[in-house]
Amino acid sequence: MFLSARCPYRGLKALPFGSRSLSVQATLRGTTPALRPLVQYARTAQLQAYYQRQLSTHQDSANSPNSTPAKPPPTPKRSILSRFLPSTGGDATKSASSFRSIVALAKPEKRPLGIAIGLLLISSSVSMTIPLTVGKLIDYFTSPTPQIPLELSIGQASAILLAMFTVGACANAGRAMLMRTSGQRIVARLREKTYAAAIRQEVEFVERGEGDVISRLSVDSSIVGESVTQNLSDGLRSIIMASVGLGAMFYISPQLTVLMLAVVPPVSLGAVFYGRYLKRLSNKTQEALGDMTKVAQESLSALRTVQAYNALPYEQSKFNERAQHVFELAKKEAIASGIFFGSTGWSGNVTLLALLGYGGTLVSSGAISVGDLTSLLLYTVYVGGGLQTLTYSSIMRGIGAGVRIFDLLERQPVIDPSAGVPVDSSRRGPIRFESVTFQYPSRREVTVLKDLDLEIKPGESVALVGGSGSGKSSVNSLLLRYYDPVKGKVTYDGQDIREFNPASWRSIIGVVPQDPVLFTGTIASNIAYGNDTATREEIEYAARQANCEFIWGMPKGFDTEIGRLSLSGGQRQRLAIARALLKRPAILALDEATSALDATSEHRVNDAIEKILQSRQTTCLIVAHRLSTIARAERIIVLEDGHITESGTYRQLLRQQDSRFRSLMAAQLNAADTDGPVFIEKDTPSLEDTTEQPSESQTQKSSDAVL
Ligand SMILES: Nc1ncnc2c1ncn2[C@@H]1O[C@H](COP(=O)(O)OP(=O)(O)OP(=O)(O)O)[C@@H](O)[C@H]1O
Repeated sequence: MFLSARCPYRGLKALPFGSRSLSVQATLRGTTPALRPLVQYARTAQLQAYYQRQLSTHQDSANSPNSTPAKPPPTPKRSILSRFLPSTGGDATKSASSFRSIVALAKPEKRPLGIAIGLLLISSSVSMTIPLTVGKLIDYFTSPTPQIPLELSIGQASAILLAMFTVGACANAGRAMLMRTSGQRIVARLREKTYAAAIRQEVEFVERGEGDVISRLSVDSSIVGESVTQNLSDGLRSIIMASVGLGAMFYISPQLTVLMLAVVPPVSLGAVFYGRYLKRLSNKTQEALGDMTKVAQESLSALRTVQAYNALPYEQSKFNERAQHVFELAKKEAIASGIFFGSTGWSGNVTLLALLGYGGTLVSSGAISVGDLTSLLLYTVYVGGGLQTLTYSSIMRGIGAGVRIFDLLERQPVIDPSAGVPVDSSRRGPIRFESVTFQYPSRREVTVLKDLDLEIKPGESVALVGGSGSGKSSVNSLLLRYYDPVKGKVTYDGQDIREFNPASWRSIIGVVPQDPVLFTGTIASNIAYGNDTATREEIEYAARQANCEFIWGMPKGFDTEIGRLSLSGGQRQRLAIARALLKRPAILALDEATSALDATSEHRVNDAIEKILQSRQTTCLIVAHRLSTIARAERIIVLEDGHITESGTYRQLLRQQDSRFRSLMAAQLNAADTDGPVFIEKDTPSLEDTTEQPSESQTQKSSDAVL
């Protein structure tokens, strides 16, 4: 029933919200010597929280030697708010900064919110005349000498009241519309910002907590938006109602008003505990929702696999478990809110009863009229009801959701997409991996690359081969700066690639990943993905280079709409090659680009790759499994357990009797002998004959070998 602002230090009394809280704030602002140790404590807690954050960021970016050094801690602002917010240390600082950020969000909406507040003042003022009017009406009808103020007739008084109520209703409608639209604009802006912050994070961060990011985008942002506008609107109305109502009540009967105020301390205390509990619960609920979204997303995006393995019951039970967890938390919230609202309602009703009893004796003694008592009771209901809509808890909920959003908004990505110098797209130079050691941040215990040294000259093509898990794709990931090495460096033309702006660096690299991703849209828009300026001619040329002849066979050609999986694996890969070629990249990173192609497609794609390799304008790093692709590279690097064990041309490596490469090829040829499809590849030398032209049957086997 009453809103309370909590004191910063446990054990200090809770105070009622409303006009009185202003004096409380003033007292705290001029901190007395007795309170100074507590203020000092709060400041230390803020600093501790700061260093804790810096430490975790530092640990996160341990593999990023060029990451900008942490700035010195800012002097924490001692806002009145941080003193009132729950919990101690970093949590309080976070909550205060979340509150400030929430308020800052409302700044661009100053105009509509200002008008809405004006309308709110009008509608609340009208509402607050009702108890007084009802009281006067009762006195008018019960009095033997009825009188209407200002000598008005009953008709005139009724007309004035009707006009006032109409103005009040219109003002209320306008307020609701303006508040809601402003709220939704804030939510939209917040979502855009959150998405922008999420998408600029390093891949590892987003891939690990995809569901969590989505829940921040959807649920948390609407809670925050709601808390900005709804709480602002309700809060102002409550303040007006409480102050006007209490003023009127004191005017009617100071004794009865003091009696009514006796209920404030216990309700305030309840509100503080309930608010703190709800904030913790709200955080947990958002995390649980994120977890649930992640499970749903994972299974729905892999529905083919789920259905193929008849894993529906398994996925269903996994999802149900998460949904139940969300429900359990919601149940706790429901129980807490039931207890809180039940007890505040009870206290309110008991207060009314007491008011009625004591007020009745005052009426009998003639101290107040029946109308005054009625007005007083109605004001109590209005004030109580008004304050109940803006509970401490709803602010806490908004702050809880805000902390999660602003955590993400303020997070500095380990690989900052806006840092670094741009790379000249015409610049050519060798790529060097210099003593590179690498571990994935999520699995620090496994060293994937160990002191790796590798040089690729400009225009050279290098095929990386090796057993599964030997670290081939990781080399590509480091080249693309999805990650940075833990030790050593990757350089381009003698310059550490960490000095380059990541976006600019990636713009000179064409990528064909293991499993190319298509986006909803036309074939043309998919080839021109990330390349807004590409003309139709350039798109068609790239498609021709990548042997995407299937496009011309489609009824709408390049304007055919495609979904994520509406093309065959081979078609997807050729489209991805066209996408990469359209960039005219200085570096081409192919990751098993031909693994999903059938014999004919592979041959055609290899033709396209061959053209690129022969032009020697693009440096190519190919993670290759197919012998036919490997053989086309100028140099082959064999990677084993994060080390380079062999390096040489295809023929050199095959000639070495005991080479690892030879055994890898032999193993694959044996596999191809027994179960692989056979096709003809004319220019691939075989294991048996590496000096002369291979026979057709030999190349049939070898070209199909897949590592
Ligand atoms: N995102 C990741 N997080 C943690 N560990 C990873 C991640 N990606 C790969 N690994 C691990 O790193 C090691 C090397 O993986 P990588 O993908 O580079 O091997 P690969 O040689 O390309 O294998 P394959 O030929 O099977 O694709 C493996 O042990 C793998 O489990």
